[in-house]
Amino acid sequence: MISPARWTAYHALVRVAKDRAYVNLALQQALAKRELSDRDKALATEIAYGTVRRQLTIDYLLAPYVRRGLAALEVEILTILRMSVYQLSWLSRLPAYAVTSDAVDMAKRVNPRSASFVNAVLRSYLRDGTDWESRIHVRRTDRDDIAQLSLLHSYPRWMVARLVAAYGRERAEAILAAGNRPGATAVRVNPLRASVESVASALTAQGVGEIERGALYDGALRITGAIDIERLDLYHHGSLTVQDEGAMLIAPLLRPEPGMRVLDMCAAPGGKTTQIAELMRDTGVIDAYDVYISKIQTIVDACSRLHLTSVRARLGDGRDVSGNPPYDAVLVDAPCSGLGVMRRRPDIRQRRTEADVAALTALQTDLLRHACRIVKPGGYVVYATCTLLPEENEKVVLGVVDELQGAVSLDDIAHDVPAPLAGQVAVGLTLTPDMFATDGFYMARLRRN
Ligand SMILES: C[S@@+](CC[C@H](N)C(=O)[O-])C[C@H]1O[C@@H](n2cnc3c(N)ncnc32)[C@H](O)[C@@H]1O
Repeated sequence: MISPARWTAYHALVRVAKDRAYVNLALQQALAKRELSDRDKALATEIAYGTVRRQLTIDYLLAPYVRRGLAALEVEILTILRMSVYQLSWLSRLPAYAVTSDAVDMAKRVNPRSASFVNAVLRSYLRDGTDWESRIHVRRTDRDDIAQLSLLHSYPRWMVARLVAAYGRERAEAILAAGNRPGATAVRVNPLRASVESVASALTAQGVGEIERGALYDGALRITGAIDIERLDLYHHGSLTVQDEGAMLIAPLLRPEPGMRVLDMCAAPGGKTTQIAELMRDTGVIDAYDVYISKIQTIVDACSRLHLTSVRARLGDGRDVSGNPPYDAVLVDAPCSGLGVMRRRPDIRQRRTEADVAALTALQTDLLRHACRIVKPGGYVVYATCTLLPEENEKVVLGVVDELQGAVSLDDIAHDVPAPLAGQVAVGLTLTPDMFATDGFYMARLRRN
């Protein structure tokens, strides 16, 4: 019998490869169709995420064993080979015979004529040794440095080149390596419903693994170990929100005060909207816009779970929001290339192209420019992304400040970020995943003159 964990991972991975599905959603759907033990769920997740994360390196390792080229293979067969190589080379605790025999059985189900091919490829691969790093070292001597980093850490060449250009080789490599380490789960405690201490002890009582206070945000807890937060009563009662700790640093930059009128221009699924509402003690008004109708419900659901009533979820393009009357503060949490969140969204490596960056930069600039026009004099506009490219971050901010000719100024946020980060503030702050094991974010604040 094929292991349920492998079969589930296979179904998710085929959808990612064939339909360009997001790996987190494809996996969620694949898991929902089957009754898996917690252990099998964890293994299915590890295989699905790991195979997507390491695809570039896996394909390099597989290529010599497939004479007609990987592109000529059926997607289903290529998927079986990729996930098997991932297990053989990265999850060495799994017995190789179980990996190969499940691979052959999966191939028999998918296309019986391919079973002997899958068997032959994996046997040859095993015969040559499964230590992937030494194989890469043997074959990589003729490659340039960017290509080597790309292969070693499994990121497309253009991403590596841009990160090296922005951060230098050493720091870029630390960022790439950090992006391959799956992140701990972080939760933000809802101060209107619970205290950090009460949530920490309730989580401990549930036996959910190791819990520690956040390193950067007072209301944060980090949980190590596999845990399905959405199954907990604490979650349903609105005591907490799952959110990366780095993301929690952005909403406070608005300096939210009770009674303010705030615009969140790009709000779904509402992680920062709800944090603003909590910081304003659920008074005043937050207009939470998103351009996709399918996403508006996520904001509504988050608010209702957290018992927040000050948020108005609105369908619309942030560039068209009326500033009459002007807002006290505006958050532009702009759509971006996502290079900061690849720990949790490994498919960004395959999904994003270099051409996306230019299109995103134009949209980000339009959103930020409009935000600056509809905030009141003296009001703050916070600009944030979850990417690490200066083109989408500092350059957008400086471009808008320059274009608006004195109407807005860059504001110093050194006193509004956690002390260990104050020294890192320049044109805003870039928090990279290698610094505090958070996702990567950029944040900056402008003030309307
Ligand atoms: C980075 S996400 C926002 C995350 C959200 N602020 C949070 O903390 O949960 C960017 C969002 O912008 C939305 N978006 C994209 N283009 C937009 C536009 N022109 N106007 C408003 N929202 C837009 C996307 O649908 C996406 O939900």
